Amino acid sequence: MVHKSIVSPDTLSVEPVVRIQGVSKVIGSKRIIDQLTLDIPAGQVYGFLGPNGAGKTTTIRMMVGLMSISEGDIWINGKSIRSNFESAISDVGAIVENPEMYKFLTGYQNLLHYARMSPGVTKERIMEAVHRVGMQHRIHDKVKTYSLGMRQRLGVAQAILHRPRLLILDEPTNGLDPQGIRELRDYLRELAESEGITVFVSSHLLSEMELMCDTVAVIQQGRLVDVRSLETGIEAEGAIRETFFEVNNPRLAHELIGEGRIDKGCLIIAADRDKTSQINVKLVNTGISVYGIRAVTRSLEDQFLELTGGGQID
Ligand SMILES: Nc1ncnc2c1ncn2[C@@H]1O[C@H](COP(=O)(O)OP(=O)(O)OP(=O)(O)O)[C@@H](O)[C@H]1O
Repeated sequence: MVHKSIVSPDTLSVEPVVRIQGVSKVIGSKRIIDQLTLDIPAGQVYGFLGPNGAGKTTTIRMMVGLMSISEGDIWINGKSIRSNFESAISDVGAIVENPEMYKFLTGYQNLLHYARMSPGVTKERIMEAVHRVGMQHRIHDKVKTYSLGMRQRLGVAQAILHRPRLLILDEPTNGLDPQGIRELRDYLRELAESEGITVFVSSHLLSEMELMCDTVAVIQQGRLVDVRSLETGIEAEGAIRETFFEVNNPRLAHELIGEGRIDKGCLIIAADRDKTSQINVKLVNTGISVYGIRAVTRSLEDQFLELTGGGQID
């Protein structure tokens, strides 16, 4: 079971790796991004979730300087993309479009070629990056023999060669099978933990975000609609949780407790752990048989659908 809570962006960290402040993108008469404000704290795998056309790619393009910012600004490690671009971008590794690779060279030769353009990247660093993405066994094979997932790993290795503080991946799960998605999740986590890289990853699929991310920002029609932390195992503040009490006499139990609803032999009550325990004691002490207790937290998907008014998510 996955528990979630609603958190405000400014409670996440005092020193975000990325600060997006009042950013808008206007093309012609169209406001594609509207006053986007978001802090991305260090060390997280941070998700950027929204339906097709919500503005994820546009935001990412502005973050890496591929598109101008109409209003507001973006700071990477405190450095402004608008006024200090070279310095800001030096802390970023990104895969926005498909990474350029020479298919008839090996993965290693591709990295070596790229490293020549990045001052200070040694052969040791290349092999370190290769290990980080788990490509050490195939790195001397030609890229044309790689699966999509392997090409992507090579792209990530290339993007982190210069030890960026932030790695940005636009829809990295596109085209991957479930196994590939699990592997991506594992090595992104490893990167966040071992290199202290903050990973910013976009997707239009909730299920993938739930697997991969610590926090998810939800964007719709160019506007930020929510920021949520995804916590596992711990009951998060604000999570909506219902407890199902399977009892021999649901009607009597309902009268006794004085709240909740009855469905399929169960009394269902919005209750946290303490309240669940108290209700159980009360039921048992009154002679009601409790056959089972089950706590259910509403999924991010349910909550997301509510937020976006049942809008399209996939
Ligand atoms: N150069 C442009 N001129 C006009 N409209 C644009 C331009 N680039 C993007 N848009 C529009 O801006 C909106 C956001 O597009 P964007 O590609 O950022 O969305 P997205 O969330 O990345 O969606 P997807 O998952 O489909 O890529 C869309 O309605 C798109 O048609």
